[in-house]
Amino acid sequence: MTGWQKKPATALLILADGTRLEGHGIGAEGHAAGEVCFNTAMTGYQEVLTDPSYAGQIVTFTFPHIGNVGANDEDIETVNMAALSGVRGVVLKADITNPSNYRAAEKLDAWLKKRNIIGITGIDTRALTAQIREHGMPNGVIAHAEDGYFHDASIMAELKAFPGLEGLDLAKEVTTAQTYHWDQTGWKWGEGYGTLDKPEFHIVAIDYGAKRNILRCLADQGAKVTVVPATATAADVLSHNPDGIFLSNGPGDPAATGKYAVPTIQKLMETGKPVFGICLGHQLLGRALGATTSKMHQGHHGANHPVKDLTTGKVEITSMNHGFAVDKASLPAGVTETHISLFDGSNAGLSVDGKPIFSVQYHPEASPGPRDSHYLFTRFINHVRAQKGLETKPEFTKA
Ligand SMILES: NC(=O)CC[C@H](N)C(=O)O
Repeated sequence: MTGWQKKPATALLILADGTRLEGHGIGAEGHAAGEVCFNTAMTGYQEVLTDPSYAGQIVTFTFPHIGNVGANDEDIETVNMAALSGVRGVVLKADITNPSNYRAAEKLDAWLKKRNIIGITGIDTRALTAQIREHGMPNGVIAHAEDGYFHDASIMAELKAFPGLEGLDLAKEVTTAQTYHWDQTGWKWGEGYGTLDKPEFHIVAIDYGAKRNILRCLADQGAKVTVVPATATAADVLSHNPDGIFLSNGPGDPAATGKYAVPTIQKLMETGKPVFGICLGHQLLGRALGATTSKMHQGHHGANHPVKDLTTGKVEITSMNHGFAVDKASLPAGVTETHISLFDGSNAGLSVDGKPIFSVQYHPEASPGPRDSHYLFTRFINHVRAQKGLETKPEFTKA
């Protein structure tokens, strides 16, 4: 036995406070700057890595064995494939092992390369996570060097050039360039994804970086979805004659995207049509109602976040991915806080009194995560049903 041999470093992670962590390069070669956050989900790494809300961010997984079920071309949340929108980089503890799953089409390393995601393994992600909890989410750079010679000065220059997420409108980078229609439903065991035969409702979704499974969840409710770009005006949205309006998740600072999104949402609210927002959509709706948003310390990124529904007293285990939050104290009269995070009490949902307008900070579509909150899609479509004089359905949570 010669014992464990340390492999030479081929990648580096440098943080804004000067922390310098050596590891091994995976995925696409090169370098990437972004804000470093940690995600505590134990499964669903492909969905995390392709969630457009992660644009401008480097994700550290707290779960050490990422890649062990391989990768495929189905579990992808990016709709706008051309933009390859999603994380800038990924930080892992263990080396990627050979995949073991019947759905695996390739090794995660090759998949990352194909999607132009730069990664590093061999990092003490436990220590890095503790550091982020203590000091907040730092800007960082992952840089590869096959020969192990790192040019620290140019890496630091790249780090300094990254402006940080505050004040950044990233929705315009990941949104669809063109309006399109969506009718794919959710995945059924042994059948894959279906297609909606007879749409009963028409929802217009404003795409700030929409996740695919949100569109599927809306289609599951019987809705044909028309997806419009983030910069669509109220007139553009209304030209499609929607029964309801959906505000999607997305990356970046809601204050920046709000500059063009807020006036649109305000005009749309005047129509009296049902409005539902998720994550960035929630933050933008909050701002459109007059609330403020601010940057969080460590953010919420994981698939086991407890949320309390203040209207029923029930607790849901939810999927979360956000680094900004609606300031609850700023919610104006006539707007009710409907949900809170049980981790830190921060705002997790709102509704407009007496109107079919509501939103949540978390992810009822999961992907990855539990399905406790699927009932919110039924709640939204029930508002649509009520306006059309149709009978509403029981709020239903998929097992
Ligand atoms: N998932 C999202 O929509 C994220 C919203 C926003 N970019 C944030 O970080 O808070």
